[in-house]
Amino acid sequence: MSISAKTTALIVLMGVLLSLSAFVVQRSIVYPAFHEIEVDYARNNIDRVVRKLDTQRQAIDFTVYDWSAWNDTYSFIQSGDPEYIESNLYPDTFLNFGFDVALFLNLDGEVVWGSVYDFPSDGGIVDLTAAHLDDVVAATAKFTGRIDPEEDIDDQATSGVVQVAGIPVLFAMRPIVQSDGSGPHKGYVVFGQFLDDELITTLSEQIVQDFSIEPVPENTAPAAPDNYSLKIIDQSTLSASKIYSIEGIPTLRATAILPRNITELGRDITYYGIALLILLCIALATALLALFRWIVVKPIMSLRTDISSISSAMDYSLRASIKNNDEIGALSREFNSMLQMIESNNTELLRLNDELTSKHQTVLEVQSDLQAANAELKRLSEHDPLTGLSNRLALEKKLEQAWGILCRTGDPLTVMLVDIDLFKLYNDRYGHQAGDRTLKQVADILANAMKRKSDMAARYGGEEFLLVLPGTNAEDALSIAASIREQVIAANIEHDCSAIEPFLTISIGISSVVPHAGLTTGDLVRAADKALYTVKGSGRNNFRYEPVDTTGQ
Ligand SMILES: Nc1nc2c(ncn2[C@@H]2O[C@H](COP(=O)(O)OP(=O)(O)OP(=O)(O)O)[C@@H](O)[C@H]2O)c(=O)[nH]1
Repeated sequence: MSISAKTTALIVLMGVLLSLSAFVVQRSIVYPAFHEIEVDYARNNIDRVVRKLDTQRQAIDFTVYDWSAWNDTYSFIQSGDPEYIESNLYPDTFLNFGFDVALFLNLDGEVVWGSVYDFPSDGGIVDLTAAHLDDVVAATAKFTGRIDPEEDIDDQATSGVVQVAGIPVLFAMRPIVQSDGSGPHKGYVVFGQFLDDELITTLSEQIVQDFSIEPVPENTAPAAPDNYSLKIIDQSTLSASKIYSIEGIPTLRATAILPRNITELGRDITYYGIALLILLCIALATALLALFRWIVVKPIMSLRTDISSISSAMDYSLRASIKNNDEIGALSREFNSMLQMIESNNTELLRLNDELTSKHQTVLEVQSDLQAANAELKRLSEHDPLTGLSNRLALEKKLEQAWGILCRTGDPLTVMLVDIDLFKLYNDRYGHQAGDRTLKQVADILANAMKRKSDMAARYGGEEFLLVLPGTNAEDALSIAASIREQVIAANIEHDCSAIEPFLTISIGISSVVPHAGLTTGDLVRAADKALYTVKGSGRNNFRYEPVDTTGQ
């Protein structure tokens, strides 16, 4: 796996791990934080709803306060004078003060005067007094017990919610006292509002928050300050509920349906954040890879190309290029140092090789000289120094060698003993040195007469020569002997004290045999010697053939 591939895998792995980490952090920290904000937001909103309901209750209570601490009301509750009602409590008064129920109760909780209206949104007035007055009186009269006349005038109040014809009525009640707040109180004033859909819609518009209400039984556990009920409806909405208590008594449950904008925002931020992070990782990985290729891979590939060129050319005088002053540059310098060392070693090796070659040449020359000397020694050991012909030692070897070969081939072996006639007289007449030159002259004639490579002319001793002719039969030998004799005569070497001719002559004894067991070279030479002896005895200057004596076998 290449460095690039490994680095790519590492960066991708890091990117994936980073994205996963970011995702986990987003899901476990950021997203819950948004959820917490949303919960706070929901609580604030449902708190606003409850506060709005309480504000509504307070508004009714303020109105009740005005009407209950008023001398006219104080007189009315005692006298029941209809003038008070006609002057003050016509339907528009209800509409202006924003309540639907008005009750004036005596100290026994019995209604002195009361009316119940409904004000639909089309501007009409529906008088519900006949239908619901008794219900309202029955529901509210029992609250008179909550009012303590001994309390300060400001605290002599109660309020609550009662159900009339299935509709909750928010009411406030105060005792009727004189305008200066003095008593004793003579009855109770009750004003109330239908918490119907129309009013709830109006309140919702005022606080810009839709909500609904439902009555709760009185024995419902009092709501703790943070007793909220939050319920996730679906991905985009949740419901927040809170019990609205009046004087510590649970009365209504207000519920608001809220959009989960914040959670959605958190989720979107999480997803967009992760997507952005992944894009950043990809961009960063791409940039890192490009940078890595530029800083690391490219110089390494360049160094590799240099190394490849140098090793294929085997030219260690070349150097890798150093492009950066970093670790790869240091590697290139180390490589160049190694090349320098190899080059130095090569130079030294070449010098040593030259020296070795020179010594080898010397050895070869010495060897050649030795071979020449050996050859010369061999030649000297096998040749006669005066005539240049083979000596007696070489002759013996030749005879034995030829005898062995011809024993197997069945061809004849011929020898000739050549002796210069009356050579003593020649020496005496012309001197020993002249005798030497003549010996050499005759030897040359004999050597030239040896036509085959296997023939040999040897100095047998003194002025006597032995010619060895393997494969030559007697007939051919006689012809050769005649030719040699004539050549010596033709040489016309003066020998004026010879009794034969006035020039030098020779005598030749010839013998030939097919070598075989029972005979030796000695037998053959002896036969030739016998022939020579016969020639010498019969006047010299001639040649003769003598067969080998095989009678002694
Ligand atoms: N100059 C010279 N003479 C040699 C050499 N070797 C032998 N001689 C002489 O050759 C002569 C041989 O003489 P002999 O054996 O008596 O025979 P010859 O005089 O040739 O008589 P025949 O052989 O019977 O014809 C001797 O005088 C030797 O000194 C040599 O190397 N150089």
